[in-house]
Amino acid sequence: MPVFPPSFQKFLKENEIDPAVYEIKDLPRYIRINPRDRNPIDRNELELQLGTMLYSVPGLDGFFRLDGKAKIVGCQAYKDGKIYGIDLSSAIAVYALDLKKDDHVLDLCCAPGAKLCMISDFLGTNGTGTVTGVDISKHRAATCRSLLKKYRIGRARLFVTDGTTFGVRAPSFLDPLRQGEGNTMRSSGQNRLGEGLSEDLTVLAVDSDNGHNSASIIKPFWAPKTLRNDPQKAKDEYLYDKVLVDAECTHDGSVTHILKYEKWGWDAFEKNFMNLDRTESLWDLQRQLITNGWSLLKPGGILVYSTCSLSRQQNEDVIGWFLSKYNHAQLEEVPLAAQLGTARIRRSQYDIDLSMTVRLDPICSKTSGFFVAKIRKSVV
Ligand SMILES: C[S@@+](CC[C@H](N)C(=O)[O-])C[C@H]1O[C@@H](n2cnc3c(N)ncnc32)[C@H](O)[C@@H]1O
Repeated sequence: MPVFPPSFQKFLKENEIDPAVYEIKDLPRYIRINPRDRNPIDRNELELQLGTMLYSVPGLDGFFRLDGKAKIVGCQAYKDGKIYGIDLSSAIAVYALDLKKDDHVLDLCCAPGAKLCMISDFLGTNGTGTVTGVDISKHRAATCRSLLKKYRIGRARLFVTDGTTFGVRAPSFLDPLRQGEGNTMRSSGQNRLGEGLSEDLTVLAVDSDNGHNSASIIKPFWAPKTLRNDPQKAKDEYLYDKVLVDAECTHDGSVTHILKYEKWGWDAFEKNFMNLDRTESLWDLQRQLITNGWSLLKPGGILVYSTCSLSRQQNEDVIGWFLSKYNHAQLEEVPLAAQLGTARIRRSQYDIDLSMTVRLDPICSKTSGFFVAKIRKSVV
């Protein structure tokens, strides 16, 4: 086992994290087939390219488990945008959103974008659903934009801004399509991605009769034409159907990431992750992100909160605090998690039953460390 710095040992102890999770080295990898690929690759050919067998994952179409040593990035199918890598734990978080083809989805910490791509896969190409990604980091959002282009994902827009204050509602621009009027998807909803680039964050003044007091719209960092020109109406009917808050965290559940610091040096790790100011502000940030995500969610909608941390404070305590504050928030079962094997949920500081939240880790579920809570906003 690596010799961790004292601050990390303390962190593991305080959060009841078994250091043995960092000893598991043979975790499988996972890929998803890009459903927008016009010439889908034959499974045998893909196995040949990856040099390993593919095993289907029950309940997740087009999702495969493969040997942990397989090199995904080097293979031609990856370079050609036919497949992408995503851990099963992340897929569980996306699956928990229970996506329907006409859903408008908000992904509040979206970059680099594996989950956003998968959300888009679930929305498919026949509906009017959209995904709105938000990230505070411009360079990470740029990576996300590259993924959107590579995998030919339309009906997705990106904003570079703070997810704790983001207030743009779901697009109304595709309303005529929802109502079966006017344009076909080809002429309006599925512009070629190249048309959509919009790099700056200029605020455009517009005349607004939509109840938006500020009479201004925020220009997305990236959007196809249809979504770029969305008037950003502020009525409640434009709240989002689903919200993913894949919150910024200490990343301690990402075993491969943590172990990289054996090479990079633990000093950098302590500075980046274990700085007390940073961890305390993280807990605040996570609470603010989930609160803002909740304010943008429709009654009846689903919010999924997830982190790649195994810490109690960033998981159970955030959800316990949240449920104690919002009466209309109800936990629901996270689908597919049961078939994996999950770790024990920690007792939060709040006296609330959290047994429907899920902890995945390398020992129990043979995935990266991950926490998922699925919360429904009840209709009052
Ligand atoms: C765990 S990563 C998200 C991973 C992403 N969902 C995916 O599947 O690739 C957390 C992200 O939150 C972003 N972030 C941090 N603070 C933020 C804030 N205040 N508002 C929005 N995004 C933030 C970080 O830049 C980082 O990209």
